[in-house]
Order: sequence, then structure tokens, then C-alpha cells
Amino acid sequence: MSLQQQIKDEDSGYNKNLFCIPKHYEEDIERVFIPHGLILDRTERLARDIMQDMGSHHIVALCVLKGGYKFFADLLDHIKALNQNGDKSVPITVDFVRIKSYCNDSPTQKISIVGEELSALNGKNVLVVEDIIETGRTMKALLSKLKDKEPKMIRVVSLLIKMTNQSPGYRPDYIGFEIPDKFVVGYALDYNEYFRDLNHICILKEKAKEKYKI
Ligand SMILES: Nc1nc2c(ncn2[C@@H]2O[C@H](COP(=O)(O)O)[C@@H](O)[C@H]2O)c(=O)[nH]1
Ligand SMILES: [Mg+2]
Repeated sequence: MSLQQQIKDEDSGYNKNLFCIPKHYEEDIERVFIPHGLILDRTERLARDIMQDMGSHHIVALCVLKGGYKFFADLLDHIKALNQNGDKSVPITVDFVRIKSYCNDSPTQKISIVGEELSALNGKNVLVVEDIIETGRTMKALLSKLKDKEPKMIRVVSLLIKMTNQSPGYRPDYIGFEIPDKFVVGYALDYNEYFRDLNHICILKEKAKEKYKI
């Protein structure tokens, strides 16, 4: 199993005033949990680990939208840099799938998966790129759809995995950070579509959850 950084419950992040937060979210953020720079540095290392394991054949990188788009873009930048500067390189193609399984800060009963054409995955090495895994329910639903396309290999990388007592029967192949059971936003992770435009991964104030509730 690959190494991953575990952020314990008592590590409650950083005072938000140490960082640049968009004015429109200043009142909503409780703490900065994982600063943007740390996310990028960890992503660089994940890219190296992934290329060491998968880097001998064409990779189809599959982005799980919407929450995975920032991690996907940064991970692919690092993979491209390795391709450009290393002794060997492999073609990377991209595909996208959209999954919705959350409303407010709770899971929905139904998992909606859109963009499941994905016929180009047949016989390919697929790297699924996800933002966060909690119970593993969403990823298990996606993986069962992907297996129908008969890829040669599927690997999953998730920037975050959340430790909850209802979880997790599922662990991805590569993990950025293991975090406690807190609802997080930022770096494309949303609360009802807000906070994707925030660089750092943060914890919300309870009154912000009320403010943006639907
Ligand atoms: N913005 C946030 N989204 C979250 C968080 N925890 C989970 N999620 C969403 O759910 C799925 C994964 O959940 P799972 O139980 O099916 O594994 C993930 O893709 C997110 O969309 C969170 O803390 N913040
Ligand atoms: Mg997601």
C-alpha cells in the first residue's frame, strides 16, 4: 500500500487569517484545513508514484466531476512534466464523468452518473481521479460501470479519504491525505456549488451551511 499523510482530529488546521481567502467567503470559513501549496506538493509526489506504477502504457485519465477538476488538472500537469523530463514517456488521454451524490453536507439516496458513454476505455489502463472518498459508495458505483467497458486495468487516486465510522469498505490505490470526519470545501470541493473557487481546503462555519443551504 502507498504511504499517505494522515491528518488527525486534533490537527484542526490553520487560522484563516494566515492565508488569502476571497472576500466573498471570509465570513464563511472556520479554518484552513489543507493549504493550497501543501495540496500541490503532495500531488507532485502522487504523480511520481502513479507514473512509476502505470507509466509504461497509454493512460486514460478519467476525471470525476465536478469536485475532481482541480486535482485532475494539477495532477496531469505534474504527470506531463514527468513525461517531458523523464527517460520514458507515455501518451495520456482524458475523459470525464459527472457524479452527484451530495446535497448540503449530506449524501443523497440516489447516485447520479452522467457521461457514461466511455467506450474508449476498452482495453486501456484507466486512472480514475476523484476528490474525496467517504463511504466508498460513489466510487463502487462508478467502478462497477467502468468494469462493463472492459478496461485492461483500473487504478483510482483520491486526493482525500475521510475516516468515518460508517466507512470505508473501499480504499483507493493512491491517497493524498487521510482526514477526520469533517465536511470540507475548496479546491473544487463544494457546498451546493459554492466554494469551488477557493484555493485551500477549508472547514465551514455552521452559519455558512445555513446561508447556502437548499
Ligand atoms: N464537498 C464535499 N464533498 C464531499 C465530502 N465528503 C464526501 N463528499 C462527496 O461525496 C462523494 C464521496 O462520498 P462517498 O460516501 O460516496 O464515498 C465525493 O465524491 C463528494 O462528491 C466533503 O467533506 N466535502
Ligand atoms: Mg467527487
